[in-house]
Amino acid sequence: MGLIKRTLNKILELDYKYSILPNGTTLAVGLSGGKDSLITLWALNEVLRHRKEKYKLCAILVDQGFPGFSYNKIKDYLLLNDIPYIEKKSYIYNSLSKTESPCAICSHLRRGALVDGAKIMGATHLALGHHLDDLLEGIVMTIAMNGRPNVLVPIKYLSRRDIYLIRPLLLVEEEHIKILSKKIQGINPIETECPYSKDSERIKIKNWLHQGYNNWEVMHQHMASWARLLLEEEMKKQLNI
Ligand SMILES: Nc1ncnc2c1ncn2[C@@H]1O[C@H](COP(=O)(O)OP(=O)(O)OP(=O)(O)O)[C@@H](O)[C@H]1O
Repeated sequence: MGLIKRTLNKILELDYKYSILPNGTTLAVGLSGGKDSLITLWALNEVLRHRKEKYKLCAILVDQGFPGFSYNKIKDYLLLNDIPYIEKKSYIYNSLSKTESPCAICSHLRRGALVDGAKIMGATHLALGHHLDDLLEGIVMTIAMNGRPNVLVPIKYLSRRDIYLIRPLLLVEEEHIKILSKKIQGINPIETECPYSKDSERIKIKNWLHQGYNNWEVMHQHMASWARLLLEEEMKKQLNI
């Protein structure tokens, strides 16, 4: 089976198991301009355009104020593909130098801006571009830091804001997203140069895991099966079953 079909099937699997894309959904995709969120938007568009039910798809762009960053290329792509969007200016970057944990603060403020944008667009669901390797790295990192895993889930209801957070690519390998982002016409990711992300704990865990994957051929596959079990357990807790 080709990579495109395999990727779309993984989204359908999550929808079949956890109803991440119910009929009539207005979906807002958090679009950073990076490969993961661009492929999320593209893949959702592919899945939904084959369905008979009505769906609406839009994008939320959060300008975090990184020096030299511009969404212009992304806006051209959205206009060309007839996808409505909203740009939220949050200028998070300026406040980061005053804090000891810039990544945590950034992610918190960005999430708020994303949900605000999604609500303005009338979205019932906000999609993020997290993938299988984010799931693995998150599990290992939280075990290392806190002694217990924090597991990303494919769908979560945020009751305070009355919106569902979904992660359609959660079963898709990052390597496959990289290939798709080069293969699919019109997708031109922009790289965000965040000065804080270079020596983040996240990057250290990612590099360490990659050393392991290079040494042991089956390690990634075994870790992925284990992560899937944790994900299923987490979803059972969430659904009270
Ligand atoms: N500035 C932003 N504007 C809108 N959505 C964002 C922004 N930054 C991150 N997101 C959303 O949050 C997800 C996870 O953020 P993270 O910083 O981990 O991105 P990433 O793994 O580098 O993904 P990408 O390749 O899409 O940038 C992204 O995939 C995207 O859906």
